[in-house]
Amino acid sequence: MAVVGLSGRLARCYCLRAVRSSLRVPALQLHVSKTAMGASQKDFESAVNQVKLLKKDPGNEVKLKLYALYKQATEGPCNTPKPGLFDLINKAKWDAWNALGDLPKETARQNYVDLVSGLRSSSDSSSQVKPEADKKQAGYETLVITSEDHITKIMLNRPAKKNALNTQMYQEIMLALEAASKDDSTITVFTGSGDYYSSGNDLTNFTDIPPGGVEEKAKNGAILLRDFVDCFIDFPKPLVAVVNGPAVGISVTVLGLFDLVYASDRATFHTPFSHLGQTPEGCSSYTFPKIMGLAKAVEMLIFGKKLTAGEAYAQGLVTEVFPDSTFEKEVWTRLKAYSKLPRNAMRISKQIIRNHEKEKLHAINAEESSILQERWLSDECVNAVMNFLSQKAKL
Ligand SMILES: CCCCC/C=C/CC(=O)SCCNC(=O)CCNC(=O)[C@H](O)C(C)(C)COP(=O)(O)OP(=O)(O)OC[C@H]1O[C@@H](n2cnc3c(N)ncnc32)[C@H](O)[C@@H]1OP(=O)(O)O
Repeated sequence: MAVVGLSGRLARCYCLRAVRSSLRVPALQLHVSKTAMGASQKDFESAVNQVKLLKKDPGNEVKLKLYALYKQATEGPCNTPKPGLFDLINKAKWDAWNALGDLPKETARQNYVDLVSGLRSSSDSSSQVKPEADKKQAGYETLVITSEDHITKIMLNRPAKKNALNTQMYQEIMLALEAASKDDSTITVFTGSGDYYSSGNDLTNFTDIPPGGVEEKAKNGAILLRDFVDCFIDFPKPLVAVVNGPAVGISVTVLGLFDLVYASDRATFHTPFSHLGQTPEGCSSYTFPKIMGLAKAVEMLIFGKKLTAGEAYAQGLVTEVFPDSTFEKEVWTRLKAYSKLPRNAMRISKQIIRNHEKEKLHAINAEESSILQERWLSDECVNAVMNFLSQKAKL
């Protein structure tokens, strides 16, 4: 019965992967214990029933293997005619069964029981709730990174400094994005700890002057900025910002490279570049006019107009605004549902949407970084930063 169910589900899954997977069946078969021979018919029937109760779909490859072992255990070696080339599903099943050759029925029965037992224990252990400490990824000092429900969450974690981005945080974010691009999550989320999303570039970054002097400092800063923004341009999975509070500077500009921006109604969006003697970065000189139109982009990027969450939504920078009291609950419920969507479809859709602009964005990033390298050496910038550092100026 279980195999009928499995094959029914398999038949509905018209994917070529099943065919490819079936080719690997003989190799995988080696994993199955061949020493513990002698499963009884009762053990076998019980295993057939247990397959129906698995909490996790074992995937097509394993389903094909189960199918083949079941057929071998109940009917012996495959001697039915090979399905036609275009009957993909039945051909994959036939291939899997046929690959078992003359494997004795008893061995097939035992291998089936062993395979189901392995599936049950891995399904049970993966469904156990992990303690919070286990979910947190080690090795980051300025970020808290957790992976759960197919979501990798990158939380900026310098709340005492309003999550200002110091050099270490830029570097850790790049590492975290690299890791998230390769992990098994479907979406990646940025958020801030404490009352701020982020206060932007840490202005004390300007104080640590290397032996090569301020020129070297500016050059290194431009390289770091360019590499940092490149990671956002190239990030392959859906990228979501959960803007829990005010956002300033570079934490605002890179939002133009995100795929979803959810904001609490407490959030504000502020890019005080001129006040700091600086110029736009994060590709905002291109993305902001495109998103909100030239007039509104100029008001933000040149005149430093601070937007409320509602205004940012009206300008198209924010996808949706939520009341602060229900923000976390509503947003995470939504994201958990989205994270269950097929990973590859989302990744490929992002590629189609974003790829034709990538080259342009890299060029704009390079240009913005190089202009900032000059700006950081200007009196306007040096004075503004000195002003903040000496008086803790509130912008
Ligand atoms: C590789 C280089 C890439 C460079 C890319 C360039 C990016 C450009 C930008 O990002 S421009 C934006 C820069 N950011 C700012 O100008 C914000 C400056 N901060 C403020 O204006 C205020 O701190 C505030 C409005 C964010 C918050 O004000 P509030 O009164 O609520 O809190 P405090 O000022 O007391 O801040 C608490 C402590 O946090 C420190 N802090 C806050 N922001 C920054 C910052 N950006 N850089 C460094 N430090 C910051 C602040 O100094 C307080 O520290 P203290 O408790 O030790 O005094």
